[in-house]
Amino acid sequence: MIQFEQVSKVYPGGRNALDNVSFHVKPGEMAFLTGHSGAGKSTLLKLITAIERPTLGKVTINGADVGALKRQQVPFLRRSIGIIFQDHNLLMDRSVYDNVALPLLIEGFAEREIGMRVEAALDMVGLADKIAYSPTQLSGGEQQRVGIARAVVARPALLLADEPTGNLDPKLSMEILRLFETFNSAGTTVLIATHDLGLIARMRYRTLTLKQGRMISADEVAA
Ligand SMILES: Nc1ncnc2c1ncn2[C@@H]1O[C@H](COP(=O)(O)OP(=O)(O)OP(=O)(O)O)[C@@H](O)[C@H]1O
Repeated sequence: MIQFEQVSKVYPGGRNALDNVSFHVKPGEMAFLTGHSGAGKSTLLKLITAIERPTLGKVTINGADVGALKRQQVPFLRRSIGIIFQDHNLLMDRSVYDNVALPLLIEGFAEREIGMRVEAALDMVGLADKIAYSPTQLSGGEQQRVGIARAVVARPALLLADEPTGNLDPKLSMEILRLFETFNSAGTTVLIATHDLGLIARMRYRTLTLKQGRMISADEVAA
């Protein structure tokens, strides 16, 4: 699902943000991506979503060679990826419904189909009763779950999360991770970038570790 082959990324005027990185996340796998601030986690996620292109090496996502994609092909790649941000990037002047519906509106889905899918996604994250609320009326944990509903509403094959529990306490963080596990059990590939080593230690998933742009471990967790 995610394949990096000897990938390096050098930003203009910068040093190597990623240095000869190789790893493979298989379809249906759930894995963590970790490393200190500046280690290259965000850059790695940007290469997966074609926000950035590799300077050297090859990035293959869901069969597509990201470095070789034409501009007009990028939206097709992004359709297969759901992204969750630390600060959830919700539209605060729109309802929960509108926020979750957004990816489907962009896709041109019919209104009836949008309604059904938004309800199903909110149900999965336990917020069916908050559909008409404004995000401003929700707690931080609930806002994050709206962000997750929006990321999964188009049923992506791959779910990426960038510090999804950064602003949450340990109990809420665990709840969010349990949600990721639910989507993973249903077949979605999940990659979660996080600083939270405590959280990783409590879960038995593979951890990809970056240090100053190099992948220092990509081991399988022993069964
Ligand atoms: N657009 C850019 N232009 C130049 N250098 C950049 C750019 N984006 C990131 N970098 C540099 O690349 C390196 C890796 O940054 P990156 O944001 O990928 O790290 P990170 O592990 O996500 O850090 P954090 O956890 O703090 O978000 C850093 O040295 C950073 O300064």
